[in-house]
Amino acid sequence: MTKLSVNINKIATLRNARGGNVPNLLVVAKDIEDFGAQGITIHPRPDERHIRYADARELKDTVMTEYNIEGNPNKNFIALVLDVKPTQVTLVPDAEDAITSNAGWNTIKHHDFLKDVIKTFKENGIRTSIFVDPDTAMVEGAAKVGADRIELYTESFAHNYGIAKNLEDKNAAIQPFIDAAKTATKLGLGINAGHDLSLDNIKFFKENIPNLLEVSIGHALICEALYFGLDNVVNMYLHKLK
Ligand SMILES: CC(=O)[C@@H](O)[C@H](O)COP(=O)(O)O
Ligand SMILES: NCC(=O)COP(=O)(O)O
Repeated sequence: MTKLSVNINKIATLRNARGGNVPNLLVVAKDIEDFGAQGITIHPRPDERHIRYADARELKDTVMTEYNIEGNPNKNFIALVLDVKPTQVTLVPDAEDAITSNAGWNTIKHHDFLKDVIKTFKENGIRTSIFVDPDTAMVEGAAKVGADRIELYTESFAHNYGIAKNLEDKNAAIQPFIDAAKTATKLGLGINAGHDLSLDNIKFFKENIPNLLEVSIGHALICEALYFGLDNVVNMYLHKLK
C-alpha cells in the first residue's frame, strides 16, 4: 500500500500572507486526515516563510496519522524533531535560501554526519528517511548510514514525464527511479517519493515503482484543490494510488 502524506506548507503560506490565522493550519490538517490522507508532511525552513517551528509543535497533538517532518538537520531542526517526535523525519540537504528543495543528499560525502544524525533520531524512536536523487550509489550510501527509508526526489521524473511525447519518453523518465528502487529494496530500505508529483503523473509513478510506501505531495495537490476542492483531490490521489 502506498500512503498519501499531504504536505501542508502551502496552507501555511496562505495563512502567513495576511498575518492572521486563516486558514487555520490545524483545522486543515485534521480535515485532510478526515478526507482520507494517511499522513501529514511539513517542511519547516530556517526563515519560517511557511511552516513555523511553533506549527510543528502544535501539529503534534492534531496529527493522528503519520507525521512526517522534512528539513535540513541543522541544530535547531534536530532539536525541534527530538522535541516533537514525529513518526518520521526526512533529511533534505537544502541551502538556507533555496526556493524549494532542488537536490538529494550526497550520502557518500556526508556519510559521517548523516550516520550520527540518523543514530540520534533512531535512538529516539523516530523513523528516518533520506532524500536522494535516483542514483544507485546514493541509495547504497543511504543504506550505509543506517536510514530506514529513502525519499526519491522526483522532480526530474515529473519534468520529463510532463514533456514526454510517447510511452518511450515516459519509460525513460521513470527508468532511473526503477533502478534506484530496486537497489533500495535489495538493501532493505523502504521507499518514499516526493516533489512535483501531481494528479497527472502519480499513477504512472506508482505503477512502475514496486514497494512504494509513501508519497508526500503538496504544491500540485493544493493547486489542484483550487479547482476540485480538497476533499475531492485527496480522494482522487487515493484512487490513483490503489
Ligand atoms: C523535500 C521536498 O521535495 C518537499 O518538501 C519540498 O521541498 C516542499 O518544500 P517547499 O514547500 O518549501 O517548496
Ligand atoms: N517531500 C515532498 C513534499 O513533501 C512535497 O513536495 P511538493 O509536492 O510540494 O513538490
